Amino acid sequence: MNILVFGGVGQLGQCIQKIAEQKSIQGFIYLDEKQGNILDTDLLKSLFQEFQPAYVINCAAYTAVDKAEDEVDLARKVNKEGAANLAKFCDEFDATLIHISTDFVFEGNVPQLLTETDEAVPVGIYGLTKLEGEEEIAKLTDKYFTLRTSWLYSEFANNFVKTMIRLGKERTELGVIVDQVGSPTYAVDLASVILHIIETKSTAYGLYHYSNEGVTSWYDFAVAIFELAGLSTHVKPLKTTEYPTKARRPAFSVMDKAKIKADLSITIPHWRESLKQCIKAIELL
Ligand SMILES: NC(=O)C1=CN([C@@H]2O[C@H](COP(=O)(O)OP(=O)(O)OC[C@H]3O[C@@H](n4cnc5c(N)ncnc54)[C@H](OP(=O)(O)O)[C@@H]3O)[C@@H](O)[C@H]2O)C=CC1
Ligand SMILES: Cc1cn([C@H]2C[C@H](O)[C@@H](COP(=O)(O)OP(=O)(O)O[C@H]3O[C@@H](C)C(=O)[C@@H](O)[C@H]3O)O2)c(=O)[nH]c1=O
Repeated sequence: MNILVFGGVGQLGQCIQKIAEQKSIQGFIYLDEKQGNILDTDLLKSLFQEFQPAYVINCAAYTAVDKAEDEVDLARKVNKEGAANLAKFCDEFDATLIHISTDFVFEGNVPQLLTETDEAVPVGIYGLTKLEGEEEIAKLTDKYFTLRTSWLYSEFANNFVKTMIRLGKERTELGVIVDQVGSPTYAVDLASVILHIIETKSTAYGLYHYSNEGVTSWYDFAVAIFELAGLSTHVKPLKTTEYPTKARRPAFSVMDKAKIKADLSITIPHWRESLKQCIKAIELL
């Protein structure tokens, strides 16, 4: 059984590789942007023809939240058209598509748990183009899992945890936003869920919310990172208005995970436990 992983060298792609190796699951083909550009339909066709994949995992995305505000066309191409290209080929070649989306599809102006049936109203270009990608997939193929996740971090690539550890070693004080609340997600845990879908041959297709358990602010998350990493950096709580960014971000984007827990029979680790695992893995690098 072949499993094509697009965006295979990004953060989540590397986490999938880690878990697949740990579990000795064969058949994964990890494609970087050159080997598997999701905008190149000729290339995609030849990959589908050659590998006849049972599963396609789409970890490829335009993820630069602020830059997306200036690069709307590119963000839309990758996040919408790229997702649509994969969905079309999955449908044609009868492959199951596992796609990743984001909490940033929500406006997040009400402190209320977000379910899969809640209306998505993105506040920035990144979230908007990711929502467009989700919609294309739902239109173009039946055998898909779209997993919306939030605040991904890991020992791989660039993410908030690694940024905090780097800045924490350079500075004695850091200002971090306290009025944006969500659920951090260890990308290795998300990778385990993706592999669980494949291993159990689940046919519970559809849209799902997945993050680690628990709720926090970026500020409290940063404090926990420094504590666990043994750094004495002082963290100053900032309001969103005190840390201006090009893109707006949701103030509250905590997702309800009841559907994924029930349909896939999984238990989800708390973010603090997973953060400990990640910090240990970073220390071993
Ligand atoms: N990071 C986060 O906090 C969150 C991420 N997500 C979603 O999770 C998924 C995985 O994210 P993550 O692993 O963190 O992201 P990364 O940015 O680490 O990885 C994305 C990968 O996609 C590649 N890529 C970009 N354009 C193309 C293209 N046209 N064809 C093929 N590959 C391409 C990038 O290559 P290159 O770097 O060379 O451009 C990069 O390797 C994404 O769908 C993202 O939207 C959801 C919630 C939170
Ligand atoms: C580096 C830094 C960030 N921040 C704030 C800015 C922002 O509101 C928050 C997180 O910043 P980052 O730029 O690391 O993360 P950001 O790119 O906003 O993260 C998002 O990425 C996309 C891809 C997603 O899908 C989302 O789920 C989410 O994880 O922390 C500070 O307050 N102080 C700092 O020193």
